[in-house]
Amino acid sequence: MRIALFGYGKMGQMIEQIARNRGHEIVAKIDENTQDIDFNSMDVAIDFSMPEAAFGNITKCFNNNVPVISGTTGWLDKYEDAITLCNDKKGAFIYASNFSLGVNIFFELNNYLAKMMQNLPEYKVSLEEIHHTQKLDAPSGTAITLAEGVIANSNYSEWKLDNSSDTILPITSKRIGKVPGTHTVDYESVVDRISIKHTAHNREGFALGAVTAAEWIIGKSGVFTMRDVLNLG
Ligand SMILES: NC(=O)c1ccc[n+]([C@@H]2O[C@H](COP(=O)([O-])OP(=O)(O)OC[C@H]3O[C@@H](n4cnc5c(N)ncnc54)[C@H](O)[C@@H]3O)[C@@H](O)[C@H]2O)c1
Ligand SMILES: O=C(O)C1=N[C@H](C(=O)O)CCC1
Repeated sequence: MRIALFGYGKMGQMIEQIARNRGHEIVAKIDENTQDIDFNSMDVAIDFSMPEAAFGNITKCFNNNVPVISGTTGWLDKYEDAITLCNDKKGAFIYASNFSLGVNIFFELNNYLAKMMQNLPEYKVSLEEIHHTQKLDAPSGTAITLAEGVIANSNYSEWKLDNSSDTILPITSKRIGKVPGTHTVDYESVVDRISIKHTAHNREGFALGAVTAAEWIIGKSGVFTMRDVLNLG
């Protein structure tokens, strides 16, 4: 495949490494200073840019009939607009807050545990995410996906940063050193604590998942998720 990278930072550079190892060609490395983009040169675009840039990058891809994989987080207020535009343009699109296989299995585990715990109000739920000090958004997109999974299977109605109540699910965000991404979901009672945790050791899992999604989307039309790519039902 001929891959265009929208964003050539930590993730863009890791994706380049994984993609080349899988025999793909990187035909463009696009950043905020790029003026001219040859959309005819690419088979697929992979966007790991910045919250304020993602929707514009995705829109350009739809308008130029290029399938797009977006891993950028912090722009979900525009996600429904992206879906509408993709469908209007008969495009192909996958967004994932986290593309790693391990985290997508963790998402399923989180939903399963939430369902088991939904009639046990003695357990209070909280989420913690830890990332490197260069991360711009908080909470992480992964933590938001985890929170949405708990909310869908419990009496919690919303999530908030550092705020809790019987209906507000608290998320704590920590920024430490070069941490690639650690996510913990805690169920705490006066008797005990049940915790599930995912620890990323590096960015390879994120990048491999994004390249796998790019390979999967070729020839398809529509809006998909990593559950479709990983065939998680
Ligand atoms: N979904 C996942 O699996 C996953 C994994 C890791 C990171 N992320 C997300 O990916 C994004 C990027 O993470 P990162 O660690 O690579 O950040 P980074 O800061 O290292 O890289 C971002 C790059 O985007 C570039 N950029 C800025 N404006 C741009 C524009 N308009 N068009 C194209 N590029 C532009 C910057 O020059 C920078 O090099 C963040 O939102 C992060 O949360 C997602
Ligand atoms: O390094 C980052 O930034 C990450 N962002 C994603 C998120 O916001 O969940 C995925 C984990 C790493």
